[in-house]
Amino acid sequence: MKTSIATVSISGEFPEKLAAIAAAGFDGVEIFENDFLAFDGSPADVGRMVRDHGLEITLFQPFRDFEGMPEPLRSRTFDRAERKFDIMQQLGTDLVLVCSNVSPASLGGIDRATADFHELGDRAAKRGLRVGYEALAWGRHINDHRDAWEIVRRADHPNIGLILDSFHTLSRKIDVGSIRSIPKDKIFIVQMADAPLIEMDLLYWSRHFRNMPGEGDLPVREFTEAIAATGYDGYLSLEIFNDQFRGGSPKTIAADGHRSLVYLGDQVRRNPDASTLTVPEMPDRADVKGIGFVEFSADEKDSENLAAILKTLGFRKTAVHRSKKVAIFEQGKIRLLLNTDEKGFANASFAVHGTSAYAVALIVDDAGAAYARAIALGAEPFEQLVSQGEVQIPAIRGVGGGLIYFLDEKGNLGRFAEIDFTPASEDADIAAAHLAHIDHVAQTVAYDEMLTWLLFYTSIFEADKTPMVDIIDPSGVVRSQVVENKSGSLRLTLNGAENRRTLAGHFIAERFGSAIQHLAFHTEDIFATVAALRKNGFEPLPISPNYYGDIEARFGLDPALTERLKADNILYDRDDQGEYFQIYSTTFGEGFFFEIVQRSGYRGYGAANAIFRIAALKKALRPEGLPRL
Ligand SMILES: O=C(O)c1ccc(O)c(O)c1
Ligand SMILES: [Mg+2]
Repeated sequence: MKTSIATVSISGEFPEKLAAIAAAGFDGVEIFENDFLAFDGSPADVGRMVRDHGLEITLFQPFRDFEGMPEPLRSRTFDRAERKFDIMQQLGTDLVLVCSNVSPASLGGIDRATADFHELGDRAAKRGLRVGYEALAWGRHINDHRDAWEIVRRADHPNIGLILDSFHTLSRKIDVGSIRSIPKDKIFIVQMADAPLIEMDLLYWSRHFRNMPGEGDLPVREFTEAIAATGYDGYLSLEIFNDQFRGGSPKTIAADGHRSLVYLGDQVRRNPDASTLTVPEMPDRADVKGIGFVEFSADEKDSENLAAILKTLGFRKTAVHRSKKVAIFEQGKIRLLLNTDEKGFANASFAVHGTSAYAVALIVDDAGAAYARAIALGAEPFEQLVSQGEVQIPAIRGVGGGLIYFLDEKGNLGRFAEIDFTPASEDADIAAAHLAHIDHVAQTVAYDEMLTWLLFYTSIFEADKTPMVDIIDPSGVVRSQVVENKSGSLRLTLNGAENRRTLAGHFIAERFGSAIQHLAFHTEDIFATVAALRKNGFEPLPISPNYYGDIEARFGLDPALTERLKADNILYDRDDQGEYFQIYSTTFGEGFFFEIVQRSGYRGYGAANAIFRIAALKKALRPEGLPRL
């Protein structure tokens, strides 16, 4: 398997696109005619630029409205084709994509189309060129790859082949089993795209909402398995029409694209039925068993304030680092690290972002294997500064510039806290608040980065994404999607902010980038927790009293329970599996906060309560309201 991407998938000017595509590790590039027409250089210049980047031109496209034309249009389409052939020879590519005719002037009839392709094949053969036929999902007569294949089969010409495009096949829910019997030599190239499931016109869906394999909801893996079952082992070429990507960062979109194909190849490789695809081996997706620690970077003053809040939450300082200014606060299985060191990445992160939860350690079966997989998928490695005898924890840079550490229970990694830290036993007077483990880590990201984060997490970790949920903030909508594993030992919520007047948008604008905005701790007994928090002087987020009348009516709650919830500012939700209780802290800094939850079977995250707690959090952050920018 080789990787390619169409120039239309990336934003920027032509040279910028090529540089990003090459840097991301692709082998080839599809030249979209409009990108080429908008560029000043000659076709030969373009060909040279592509090859100078170490890339191959996989094809030139699209050639439209070719087959089935009545005369005199028919003669004209052949003249047009000859002109394109001239350009292809100067570019240095031998393959052109002909997409099925959408013209009202075109005539149907499989024999007519077959004859047209046979003649085109003869003309292409004279120049040593090849023609691939693709069925557009909205083609006038041909809109199904099975019909396109029938025409190619009947044309029976070595220079005429089929081009399959996952979007056109999957958007029409065409059985991918029909691909398996196509001879691999007749598949000239395979184009790949995913898309979110949205009910809309096929053409509009295709031109605006395609995304990278794994970012959407189409069964792209099954499609690729069918391709691999033919024995095809050529290019998988991304062709992504997406409004957001057109305005995005060329580097990020290209890197996401390459990651999506490597991940797709890895999934298909694991199916013995489809193992003809040659793809690099890598360890399995890492199964996350829990959160090893969350590390904050802070200066002395913020660190004191944060430590004071942690104490009200029932955390005790249990250890200090031997050589760095780092302290561990613990409760149950939760470990929070406070880093105020003046050197190293934590300090650099503090200088840019201020106090923040900038690193997360994930406990996996084999940290080395998880790290190797992340690197194979294009993650950036990170090495922390360590002194002699201290533990080097394998780490990568997260999408937003934070860090992800990999811990396992083997050897020194399992004992890093004993090796690098000395015990401290302060805070004996603090009442333990029954917080057992981290329920979820909530990251706030810019909306247009969400797909990048989702692909990053789901490709590296054994986890899946849930459908997108709209969270209503009084000043706008925040889109929320969760990455979680089956057991619930990994739960990451991603909140994508579109404007900076929402609580989430304000947070990332003020701290200059995406980050963890809140941590949710799990308790088995919310009322016992509340009692301990009260003893410790915890300040809960005040919830509007009006909320409680509504939930009492909505869920048919016992009024005595409603009174209890109201007295303690506890939010409530329920699904068909169980109940959910939530308490929030007020905000720290520019909108960071803590949450405590009790979930019994419940699978969600209290989305229905979000509007109430966001309004309350915003009031706590700035009683006068966030500035209108
Ligand atoms: O939207 C289009 O017209 C179009 C053109 C060429 C393709 O390969 C394709 O998949 C779609
Ligand atoms: Mg296509």
